[in-house]
Amino acid sequence: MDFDSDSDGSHVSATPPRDSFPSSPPQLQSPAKHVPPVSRKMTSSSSRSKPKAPTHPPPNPSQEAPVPSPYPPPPPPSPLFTNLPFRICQSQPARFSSSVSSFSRLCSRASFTSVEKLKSDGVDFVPEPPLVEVIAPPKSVRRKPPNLITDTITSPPVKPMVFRSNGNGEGNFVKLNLNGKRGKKFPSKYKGVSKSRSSYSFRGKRYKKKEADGDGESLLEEESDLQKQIEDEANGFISSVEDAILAVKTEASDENLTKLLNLVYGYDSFRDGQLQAIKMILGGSSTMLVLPTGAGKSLCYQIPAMILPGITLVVSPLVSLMIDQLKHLPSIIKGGLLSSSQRPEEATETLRKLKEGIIKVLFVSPERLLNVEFLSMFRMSLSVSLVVVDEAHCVSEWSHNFRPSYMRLKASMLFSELKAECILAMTATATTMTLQAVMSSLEIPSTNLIQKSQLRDNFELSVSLSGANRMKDLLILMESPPYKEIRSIIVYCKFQYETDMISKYLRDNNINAKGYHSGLPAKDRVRIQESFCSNKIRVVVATVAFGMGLDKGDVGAVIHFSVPGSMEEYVQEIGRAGRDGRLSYCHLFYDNDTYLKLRSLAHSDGVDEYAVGKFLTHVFSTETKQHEKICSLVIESASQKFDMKEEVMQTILTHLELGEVQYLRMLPQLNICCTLNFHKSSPNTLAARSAIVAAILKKSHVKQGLHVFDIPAVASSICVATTDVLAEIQALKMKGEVTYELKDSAFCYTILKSPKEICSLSSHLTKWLTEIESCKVRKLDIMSSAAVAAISVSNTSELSSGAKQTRSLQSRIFDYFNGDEKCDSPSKATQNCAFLRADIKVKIQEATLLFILYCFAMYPKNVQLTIVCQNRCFCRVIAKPNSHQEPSRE
Ligand SMILES: Nc1ncnc2c1ncn2[C@@H]1O[C@H](COP(=O)(O)OP(=O)(O)OP(=O)(O)O)[C@@H](O)[C@H]1O
Repeated sequence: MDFDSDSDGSHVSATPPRDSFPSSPPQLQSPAKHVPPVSRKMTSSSSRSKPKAPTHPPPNPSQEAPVPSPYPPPPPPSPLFTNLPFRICQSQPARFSSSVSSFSRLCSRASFTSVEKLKSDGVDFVPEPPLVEVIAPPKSVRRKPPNLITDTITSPPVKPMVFRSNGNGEGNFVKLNLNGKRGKKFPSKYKGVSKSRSSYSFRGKRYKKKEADGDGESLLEEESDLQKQIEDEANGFISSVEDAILAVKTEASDENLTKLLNLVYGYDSFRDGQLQAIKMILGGSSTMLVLPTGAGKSLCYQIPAMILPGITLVVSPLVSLMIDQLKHLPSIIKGGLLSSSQRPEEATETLRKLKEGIIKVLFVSPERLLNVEFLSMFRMSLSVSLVVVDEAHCVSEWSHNFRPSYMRLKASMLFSELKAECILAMTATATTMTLQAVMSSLEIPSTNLIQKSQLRDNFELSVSLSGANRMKDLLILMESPPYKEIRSIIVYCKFQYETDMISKYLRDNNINAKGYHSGLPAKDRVRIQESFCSNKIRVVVATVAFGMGLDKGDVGAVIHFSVPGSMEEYVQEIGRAGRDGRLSYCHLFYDNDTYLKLRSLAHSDGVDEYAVGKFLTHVFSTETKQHEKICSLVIESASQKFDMKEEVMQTILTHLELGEVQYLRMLPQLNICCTLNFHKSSPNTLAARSAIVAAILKKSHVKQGLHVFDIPAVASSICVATTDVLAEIQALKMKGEVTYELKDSAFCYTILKSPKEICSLSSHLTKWLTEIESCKVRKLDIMSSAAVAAISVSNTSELSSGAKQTRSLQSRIFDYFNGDEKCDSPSKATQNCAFLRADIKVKIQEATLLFILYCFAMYPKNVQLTIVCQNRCFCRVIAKPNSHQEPSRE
């Protein structure tokens, strides 16, 4: 088996689950005969049509309220068109009208911003956009964005002058003037306003007319009048926002907050959970916020960021997500970004802006946040009002997307090192158990949990059984209403090769589709996302790598070509549809074989004590014990050597740093092998001026005139940080003295203490890792079981197939996220044939390993055994004497 599944940071276990899978395995009929029970609506326009009539009458307050269902009501029954392979449903009304905001956002994505340009060039860091023009929206335009989950607060009669992200994606360029000096900081900026697009074209017309009239002077007067008017409007807006901010500072009332919301964002009211979260934060209470995808979590830290005096730090797991969030900050909030993959001079520029108070919201990776220098800078000169932990489920190893670096985010550290006043943890998908872990780590009291439904109510969910003809089934689905009329669709699949194969198949059938996976060059990925957002590509066939931070409002459907790895993954991925609030369609093709393959694959990825022991022995080898020596572990080669995924190695290293005993200190991850080319001055001349260059010359070997060296080795030799070495060569490059290339991404660390016994440590770590892996397998089982249940429910009761499946999946999702499902506990699995098959595979692999170990034991000590794994079933055992001779036996 040679899969190229995209990593989502998961690694899976060798322990099969023991309960909660349906008592009968997915005993499903032959896929070839099965017609996917997809119920659909007919749409009338080329894009998605707006639903016509409300499905659920508004509640009558005079009547006694029924016991509320925990899940949203299902879509209406569907009339059947029996000649089609799918059942077609009546359209369901949207819960709110088309989103102007989403549309403007969409437009903003169409333009190729500098941010995206940099991304496409493979640069992770985005320099701050310049302080540029501010385009005042025409007075007559008053956006009435939809409110997905509207709170009860009515907005005061304010006349908003919307000043949000300005349509070209470079929203965060206006300095926030919180010191009460109205407009004084801004005049120079607003000079540019008269040259803004709208006024420019207006001016052009006038020039022509007046020139023809020979009326030059009055024309100039009018020009300056116009400019003044725009300046006044801009200043008026700033002062209105300042007034609104002052009002909230004085009294954080619903009315004052709504007025600020209306002024800055143009929204009339808060959505469910937003106001409550904002008020808690402003009151200084750390808060855990669980809102569905696209429900507006970002606003819950953006508004406090305008009010609170200090900096708001937003910790995000992915650089691409940070870039996206930065881009979508309202223009009134100045933002910045720091990540460990930045170039030193970019980081220096952001740090300068931070110190000067220009940046109000800083997006930061957890690695960067925990960097010693970064922490000391904050300790010394900056005040942090709020730390936002975005995608907070990553803190917990029991979540679907555990990030070892998130483990390092502890309230104790955030409060003591950063002097943070308050923490806001946000997620869309967390089980009760994950929430408990996150809240305990971030010391958020249980009373401060704001949790709304994990799922929006504008989805029609369906599942069909599929098999060998899955591609054909997909095509039939996409050629049937409503899918055939949907403008933007995401198809999720598990493996990279599938994205190419399926997208080609769809293209061959005249469907405008493109494949997307993490193996594509960064430039291509950005281009595909861009084209999708600007509707140049209709369908993106992607792995899990696509969609984080994607805020395309009009994605009308999400199709799962295979069963997702967990409920969380499913909810996250379907959450990319219908962000504009319109009814959207989510279909899952369930294929029993794929499920078993995924399960078996998950098992074979598990770690064993032997590999962990080998890894630990390497980490604590004698040469690494030198005091303050910077050690490194090249990820790719280590992964092969120890047969471990990158995430597993990182998890172990993080545990060695943060566990009960601190054995090591993690340093920033970097490409450690540098090839340096001197251009202007001679190496010796530069070495005479710089201790770092001298150390480089000492520690490097010359290959074809180029100096090749190991950055940690150079840094260790003169007791400086690896970042200092990088900064030095970067500075030389800027002066034109050198050029250089970096390769070999590595974990870097220094050893503080060696364990007394590697054996017991590896046994302890293996047990913990196995539990984590076991949890992952169980999550897959639960997802699979929900899909199977939805398939079987479609044949029963009086509701339409689509409505039944929607309800069935909604109820499973609700139970999963709100029950106390213990994913890590050993389960009493129903041992059915399918499981047994998967388990037997694992047992065979374990037996093979035992056999190999036996071989090792049997060979005399002077014979070295090399085991080359050819695939998951076969391996070569090469025995050779402990010398450099050729293999003697295979
Ligand atoms: N009160 C509101 N009224 C109307 N629209 C809103 C409101 N609050 C936020 N929005 C809009 O909802 C959309 C989604 O917001 P946001 O990106 O913050 O969601 P999210 O919860 O962070 O989603 P995800 O979990 O997918 O990142 C944005 O376009 C945002 O402008």
